[in-house]
Amino acid sequence: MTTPLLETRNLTITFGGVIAANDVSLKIEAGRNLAIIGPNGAGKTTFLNICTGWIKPRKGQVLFQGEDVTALPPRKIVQRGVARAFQIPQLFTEHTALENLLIAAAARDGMRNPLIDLHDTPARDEMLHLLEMVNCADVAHRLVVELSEGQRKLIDIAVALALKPRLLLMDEPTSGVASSEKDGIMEILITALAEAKVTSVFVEHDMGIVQKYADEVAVWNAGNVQLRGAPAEILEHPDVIRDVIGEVA
Ligand SMILES: Nc1ncnc2c1ncn2[C@@H]1O[C@H](COP(=O)(O)OP(=O)(O)OP(=O)(O)O)[C@@H](O)[C@H]1O
Repeated sequence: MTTPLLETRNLTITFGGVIAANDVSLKIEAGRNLAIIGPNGAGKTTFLNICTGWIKPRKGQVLFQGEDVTALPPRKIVQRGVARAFQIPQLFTEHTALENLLIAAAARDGMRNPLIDLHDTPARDEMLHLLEMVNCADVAHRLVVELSEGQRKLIDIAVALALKPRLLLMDEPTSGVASSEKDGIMEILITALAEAKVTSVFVEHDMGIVQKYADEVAVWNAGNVQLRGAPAEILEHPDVIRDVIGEVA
């Protein structure tokens, strides 16, 4: 049997009286994009936060490629190959798109000299290629503050890819983007991840996006996985229609 890319065992955490993770055990296989859906407050973001080391569980384990990473700080988990993208892109808005990637590459390569010329580093071509992969080569030299939200989302993904992850965890990759742009952004994103051989887990509230881009769906409820399966099967499940999609079954 092959080792899962990511495995969690009995993850549990409470905030006051709220059980945000309630004995969560699941396995994520390489090469299968998993969407996480569920009602507000179900614990979806908490799950991503635990897997990336931002929150430590009261109980349970996170294994990445078979290694127990539960106790590691977030930066060590990134070094192992787990990257994260947030609902709001985490970029240096007064720098250009390319500089944002060069800064990520410098951090990845352990370059700590603040006087170094970022544009004169071996990673420059690689970073330009990443911008091409997310269809943003034409804005490489523009300040991030001048770009659209959709472009910022894509550059944020390129920054994550600069860290050479094997797994990318994303919180609502298309939130804040006009609905007419969502599909285009997901197409670019999923294609770039496939080219970079990165598996994704993404929290998503837009069921059209889930249907089209997820290989598998996990439904969160009250801090645990309630259901898991293929998008077509999960999105037609009466419990999902009632609790997540919000229509009367
Ligand atoms: N740091 C925290 N301190 C206190 N309570 C928290 C903290 N993080 C999460 N919670 C609570 O834990 C529960 C799960 O939150 P979480 O953000 O994981 O849910 P979610 O499924 O991602 O929700 P949404 O879809 O609204 O983003 C919520 O009741 C939330 O208020």
